[in-house]
Amino acid sequence: MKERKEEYHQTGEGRKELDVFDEQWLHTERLGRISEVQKNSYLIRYWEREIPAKLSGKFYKEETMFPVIGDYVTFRYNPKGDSKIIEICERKNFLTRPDTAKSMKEQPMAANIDYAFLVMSLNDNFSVNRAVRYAATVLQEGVQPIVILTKVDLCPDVEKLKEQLKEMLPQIKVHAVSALTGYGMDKLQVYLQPGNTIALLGSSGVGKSTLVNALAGTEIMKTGEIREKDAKGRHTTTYREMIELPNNVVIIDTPGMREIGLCDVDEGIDDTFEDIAELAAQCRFRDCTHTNEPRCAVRQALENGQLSKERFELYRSLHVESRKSADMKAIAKARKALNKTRKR
Ligand SMILES: Nc1nc2c(ncn2[C@@H]2O[C@H](COP(=O)(O)OP(=O)(O)OP(=O)(O)O)[C@@H](O)[C@H]2O)c(=O)[nH]1
Ligand SMILES: [Zn+2]
Repeated sequence: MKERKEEYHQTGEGRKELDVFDEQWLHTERLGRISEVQKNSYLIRYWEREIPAKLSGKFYKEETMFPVIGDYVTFRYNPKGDSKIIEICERKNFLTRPDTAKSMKEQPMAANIDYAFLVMSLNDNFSVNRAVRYAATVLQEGVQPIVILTKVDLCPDVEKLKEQLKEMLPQIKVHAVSALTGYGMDKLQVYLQPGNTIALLGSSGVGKSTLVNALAGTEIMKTGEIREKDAKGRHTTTYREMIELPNNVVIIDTPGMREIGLCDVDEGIDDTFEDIAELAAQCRFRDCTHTNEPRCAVRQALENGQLSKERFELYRSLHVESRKSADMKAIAKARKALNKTRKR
């Protein structure tokens, strides 16, 4: 499959022609990007437009995956109503909902991400444990995590907290910023190359919208607002919003998250604690539990102080959690399959 990202971000001819109607449109496949998902309705971003679209019937017939925000899709344009989504292009990667342990199935939430900004505020949201969980979750999917600590202006102890993070996550970039004063914002420019897609992860209220507005230089996202209610009094929150900055950088805001359960993310945990995984590979026994086996490289590193006890304990407990949830998931899956065969 061709590199769809390159193709999509090219601003070639043939992309501006939607103003003059032509019968041919209905037969031409175009390449766009999903910018919003609402139940069965989608918005496709195409040459600075948002085109409403529905899925073609084959999505429902074959039990395939459905588009998520950030997906490149081919579609047939319909100027008089919903356009038709034909196919999802191969995903470079995708982030899944972090609460998959509870829902027991993997739910993609955003696709084709270059960087995941793990946003935590320095005043009340800072937690090393949370940062590690975020990092393992996104590394599992092959997405590069960048920790963004917001609201520097409210924290007298920035360097100390940054140091704590560095100790636990030595190979992950950490930036402390204040969208209010502008402190540290210039350091984020390296990630904002045209065509890049950045996913924001973080609890509600940590300052994601404020950050995006500061990066965009305009009030592009609403901040700190009370959610609107629809006619039936339900809260309508437009989740997973995709925003394009003036410099062609795409930002995907994922819904606020508090608890991050880890499920089946052992590779992500190993990527987060690369050095420990490397040490473990040097143990004499392949299935070393690093408790009492002879010639254990991990215990040796712990003893000579090369590896801190806290890091190892966290590494180990996260693996236990991840395996346990994965087992639960497998059991739930098996049960479901069994029920299905019984019904037949
Ligand atoms: N002091 C200070 N306050 C900030 C900063 N950034 C954001 N805030 C405030 O924090 C509150 C929440 O900011 P938002 O940007 O709405 O947070 P959010 O992460 O987008 O929240 P959700 O939309 O609920 O996910 C607002 O009142 C902001 O004014 C900062 O750098 N310094
Ligand atoms: Zn060992």
